[in-house]
Order: sequence, then structure tokens, then C-alpha cells
Amino acid sequence: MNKIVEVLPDKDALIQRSLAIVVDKIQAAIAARGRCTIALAGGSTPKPLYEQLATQNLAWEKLHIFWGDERYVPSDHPDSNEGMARHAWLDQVAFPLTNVHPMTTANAEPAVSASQHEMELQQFFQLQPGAYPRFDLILLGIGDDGHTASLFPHTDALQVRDRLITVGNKDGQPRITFTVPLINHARTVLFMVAGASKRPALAQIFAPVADAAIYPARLIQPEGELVWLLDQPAGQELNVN
Ligand SMILES: O=C1O[C@H](COP(=O)(O)O)[C@@H](O)[C@H](O)[C@H]1O
Repeated sequence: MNKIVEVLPDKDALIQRSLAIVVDKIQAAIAARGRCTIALAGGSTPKPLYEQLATQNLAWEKLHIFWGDERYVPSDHPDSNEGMARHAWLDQVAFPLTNVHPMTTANAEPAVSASQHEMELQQFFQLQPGAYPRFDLILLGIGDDGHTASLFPHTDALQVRDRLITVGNKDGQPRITFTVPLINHARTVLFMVAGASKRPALAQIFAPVADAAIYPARLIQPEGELVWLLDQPAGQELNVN
């Protein structure tokens, strides 16, 4: 694993740096393999990045969009990660409908939705049973509690090692999420973390020793490249070399 940690002066600088990295990864993947597969983060941090991506002139027809996690709500719900990215980016450019692969949240049982999305990934990547796809880029954030994607502290989702997609749990609310092994198979994982509220969790995530059950982002140790982009309020006390 190649780990890079950058502390940027403020959130705007973090967004500009993430834009440069994401555009570079998209173009490199298309040049090397004829397409790029990217899994988006939700929440609020990446929204300005998605708005900036909507201003770029990229080969959208060669870009396939997935999500690393989803709240279990309809896509038109204000909490929807899909809805946020569509509004900020995907609906603003000529993006082929077939290139957008959201996690369904239509089933009464979240486990059914998780299985359906797993089958969609297996078909899209033409996977053998038990194989993991290698996303070109997976975007992640962390919560104040150290969660990432929808891998929350002390939840069963943290232990899942034989699935691509599983059901997450935030205080009893279901989520759909990439599993740890799926994330760790990525070519590049890019964390975007902004704000002083993330500082305590970051200190534990970066500590030489800490409990990954409490700070699940510690479990993200990809085979490829791991990039952490932090703004100054989040990363100022980290001893990052
Ligand atoms: O609930 C979630 O939170 C994390 C962190 O969001 P942020 O806005 O604090 O960066 C996000 O990465 C994840 O996709 C989302 O479902």
C-alpha cells in the first residue's frame, strides 16, 4: 500500500486538490483500460467536489458511477447520497443513464437490496464467485465517530469478509454499504476529511494502536493507493509525515 497524507489550508483547497486527483485518476483509468469505475462518498463534504466535476469536460460515456454507501431512503429524500450526487453533478452533465449504478433502497428488507446490488456488481465486473472487483477510485469520508462509508462502530458490517455489499446500521437505521474487503481491493482510495469535529477520530485512526471496532476507518488498508486529504482544522494536530 502506498499511503499519502496531505493537510490543506482550508476546505476550498481540499476540494481543489481532490478535484485534481479525481480528474487525473479518471483520465488515467480511461487511457489505461478504456473506462473508469468510481464509487462516490455521500454526506456533505464531497458535494462541492461533485459541483466542480460538473464543470469539467470529461469523457462521461467512459465513466461508471457507483456509491460506496447509501442511506436507506428514496433517492429524492434529502438524506440520499445518490440524490446529492445527481443534483450536484450527474444531472448537470450529459451522463449516460446506463453508466449510473445506484444502490437500490426499494425493498422492504435492506438485505434484499444489498444482495441485488452485489449481483449488479458481479454482472458489471463479470466476476467469478468469491472474486472482488477492483474499482479505479473509491471516495470516502469519515464521521465524527470514525465511521466510513456506512461501516459504523461495533456493527456486524465490520466483520463481513465474504460479500461485496452488506447492510450497515447507524443507531438502528439501516444503510447499504461496500464491505471492507471490497474497498480494500480498490486501485485508489481517497478520503476527504474537513472540519475540527473530525480531529479526535482522525487522531485514533492515525494512532499506532487503536481499536478498529471503535474507529472503522482503520480497517481501510487498500492494496493500491491510499490518499488522505485533510483540511487544517481536521488535520492540524496529526503528526503526519
Ligand atoms: O453518513 C455518511 O457520512 C460520511 C461522512 O460524511 P461527511 O459529510 O461528514 O464527510 C460519508 O462519507 C458517507 O458516505 C455518508 O453516508
